[in-house]
Amino acid sequence: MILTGAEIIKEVKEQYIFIEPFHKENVNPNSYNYTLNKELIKIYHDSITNEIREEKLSLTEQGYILEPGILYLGVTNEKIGSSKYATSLIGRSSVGRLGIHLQISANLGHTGTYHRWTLEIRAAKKIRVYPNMKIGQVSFWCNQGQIDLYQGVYKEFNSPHKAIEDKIFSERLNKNE
Ligand SMILES: O=c1ccn([C@H]2C[C@H](O)[C@@H](COP(=O)(O)OP(=O)(O)OP(=O)(O)O)O2)c(=O)[nH]1
Repeated sequence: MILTGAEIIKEVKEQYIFIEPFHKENVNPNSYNYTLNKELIKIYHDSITNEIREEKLSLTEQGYILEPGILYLGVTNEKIGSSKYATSLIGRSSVGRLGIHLQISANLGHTGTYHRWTLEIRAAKKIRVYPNMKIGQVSFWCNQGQIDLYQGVYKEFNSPHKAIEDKIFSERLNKNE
């Protein structure tokens, strides 16, 4: 079962879903719109040295033109996760129509993870993106069965509110509700 917008709001209030920062106007009938952070990593093939290179970019208000054939690693401004639901990170139809992919293949967020999401961005054609634009959406799904803790690379997360969030989050997780 997928959560409705009203249920997402309720579960954020109850602290079973964490979205930080959270703005009610970003809630959709079955999802929440996340925004693009200004930091991007451009991964490209350097044809002179024949090497794969990484370049750190910081988007300004003027935006930045994505080029086709290049992988950009972006990140959401929002820290998103849940101790109760599985999360799925998808694009928005309006952004998809502009030719922007936000995923290479994996859209699943495990229950028990809470972090800024990595976006694997590709452009089908040249397209300008802006920092803080509403670029995609996340939805939340009910689990069936025992929840085993995720042990992957996002296990350690960073947050200015880390101590408090850690506490609430692990309490919720331990209750396994
Ligand atoms: O586009 C994505 C897809 C997933 N995730 C995060 C959420 C998820 O909970 C975690 C792990 O996803 P997955 O199990 O697919 O990755 P893995 O390669 O199997 O393990 P890991 O990356 O944790 O080592 O990665 C993102 O940030 N962005």
